Amino acid sequence: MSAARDIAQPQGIEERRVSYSLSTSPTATFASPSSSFMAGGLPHRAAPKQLKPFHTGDVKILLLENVNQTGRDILKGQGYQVEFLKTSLPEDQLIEKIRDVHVIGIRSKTKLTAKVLQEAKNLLVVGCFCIGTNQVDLDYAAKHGIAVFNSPFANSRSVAELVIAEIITLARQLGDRSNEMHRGTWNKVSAKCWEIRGKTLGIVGYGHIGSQLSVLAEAMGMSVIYYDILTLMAIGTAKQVPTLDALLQEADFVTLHVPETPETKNMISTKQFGQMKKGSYLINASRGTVVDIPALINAMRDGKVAGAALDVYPNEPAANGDYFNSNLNQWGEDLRGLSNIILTPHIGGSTEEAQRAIGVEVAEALVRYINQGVTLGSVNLPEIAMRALTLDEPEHARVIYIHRNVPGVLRKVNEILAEHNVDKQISDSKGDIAYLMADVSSVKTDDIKNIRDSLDSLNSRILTRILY
Ligand SMILES: NC(=O)C1=CN([C@@H]2O[C@H](COP(=O)(O)OP(=O)(O)OC[C@H]3O[C@@H](n4cnc5c(N)ncnc54)[C@H](O)[C@@H]3O)[C@@H](O)[C@H]2O)C=CC1
Ligand SMILES: O=C(O)CCC(=O)C(=O)O
Repeated sequence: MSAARDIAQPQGIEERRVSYSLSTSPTATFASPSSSFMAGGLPHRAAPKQLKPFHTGDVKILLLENVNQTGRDILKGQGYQVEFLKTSLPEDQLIEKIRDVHVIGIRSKTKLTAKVLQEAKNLLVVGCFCIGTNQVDLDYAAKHGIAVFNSPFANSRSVAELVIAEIITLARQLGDRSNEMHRGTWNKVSAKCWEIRGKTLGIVGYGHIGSQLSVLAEAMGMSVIYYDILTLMAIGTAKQVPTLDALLQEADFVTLHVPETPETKNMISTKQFGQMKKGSYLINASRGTVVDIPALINAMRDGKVAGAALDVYPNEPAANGDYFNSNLNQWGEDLRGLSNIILTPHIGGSTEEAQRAIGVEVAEALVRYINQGVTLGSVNLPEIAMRALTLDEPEHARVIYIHRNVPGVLRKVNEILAEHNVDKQISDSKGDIAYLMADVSSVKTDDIKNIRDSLDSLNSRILTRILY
C-alpha cells in the first residue's frame, strides 16, 4: 500500500448537517444522527476537529449506479470531489476509473473483484449503497486495508412490502389478467385464484427482511414458517422449521431472503421443486444465483409451481434499457413465455424512502471513516469508534494502523508511540486483520512524519493513516 492513501480533509470546509425527507409519509421528515454520533459515538462538548492527513490532496469519490441525491449532497458538502454516474461500468472502464479514486460508492451491480481492486492503488473505502455486499471481494479488500460499508436494513421494509404485493398478485393471477386487459381481452375467471388468508408462507432466511415480512404476512391472516441456518426467535406466532425440506413440503408460498453465498447457490433447484406442494408459488427477491432458473421453468411448465415472482437474476444489465434478452440470460425467452410470472428489474429496495435513507446512512459512514477513521458499521474490518479530537486539542494527531493480526505487533507499535503522549488508544481484530487507533498529543509535523515512517517500516503493516 502506498502512503498516497492518506487523503486530505480539504481545509476550511465546515462539516455540514443535512436533513432530508425520508418519510413513511410524504410530509414527515427524518434528521440524520446527532453530531455527537458523528464525532465517534460518544457525547463531547467541544466541536470535533476537522482532521487532515499528513499528505494533503483532495478526496476523490466515484459514485456509480445512481446513488441517491442525499448521499451525493453529504459527500459534496464535505468538499470532496464527487463524480457521479447513473450506471455501473464494465470491468475495463471500472479499472480505468478506480485507479484514481479514494472512495467508490456502488449498489448491487458493480463487481469489485480482486482483479479490479488490485488496480485501485489509492482506494481507502467502498460504500455499498445497498444491503448486499456479495459484489465486493471483502476478503481481498480487508487484506489491503480497504474498508467496506453498507446499509444493513434501510431497504428491508421496501422489500417486505414488495413481497406482500407479489403474494396477492400471484394468488389472484393479477399479472396475467392485467396483461390480457392491456391487449383488450376480458377474461373473468376464478379457477385457481385464491385468498391468501389461512395459507402458509415459508420464509427462507429470517433476517431483517424475512422477519419484517413475517409480521406483515401474519397481519393478513397467513400462517408463517421459516427456515434459517441460525436458531432465531420467532416473531408473532411464526414457527421455525428444522430443515429446508420441511419448509418446502408445508408452504403454499416460498419466499427467499438469504444472502448470496456458496451455500445458497442454486439452493432451489430440481430436487427442491420436487419437494414443494403442487400448485405452490415461489418468490425470489434475494439474489439471482439462489434459484436454478431452468429448473423453475420446468417446474412451472409441469404445473408443480403455479406462479413465481423474480426480482433478481444471475446476470443483470448494467443500465436501464432493452437488455433483458437471451443474450443476457439464455433462458430469457422461456421465462418470459410462462404464465403467472412476475418479472421485476431488481427493484425490491427501490423506493424513495429506502434510497434516501441509504444515501444518508452510507455517506455518513464514509465521512466518519475518511475524516475520523471510525469503522462502525464496516462489514470487513473490526468496528472501532473513539471520541473525536476536538478544536481544543491543537497539536494532536490520530494514528490509524491497519495491520496483519500477528503476535507482537502492539509491542512494536507502542515502542514507536512511546516517545509521545498517547491520550487514548483502541485496537481490535477481525480474523487476520487488526485495526489500531491512537490519539497522540504534543506532536509537531516532524513527529508525525517519523511516526508514519516507523509504522510503515513494520512487517505487519497493511496501511498507515495519520489524521491531524
Ligand atoms: N431485491 C432487492 O432489491 C434486495 C435484495 N436483498 C437481498 O436480500 C438478502 C437478505 O437481506 P436481509 O434480510 O437484510 O439479510 P440478513 O442478513 O438480515 O438475513 C439473512 C438471513 O439468511 C440466513 N441465512 C444465511 N445463509 C443461509 C442458508 N444457507 N440457509 C438458510 N438461511 C440462511 C441468515 O442466517 C440470516 O438470518 C440480502 O443479502 C440481499 O442479497 C436485500 C435488499 C434488497
Ligand atoms: O438497490 C439496489 O441497487 C440493490 C438492492 C439490493 O439488492 C440490496 O440492497 O442488497
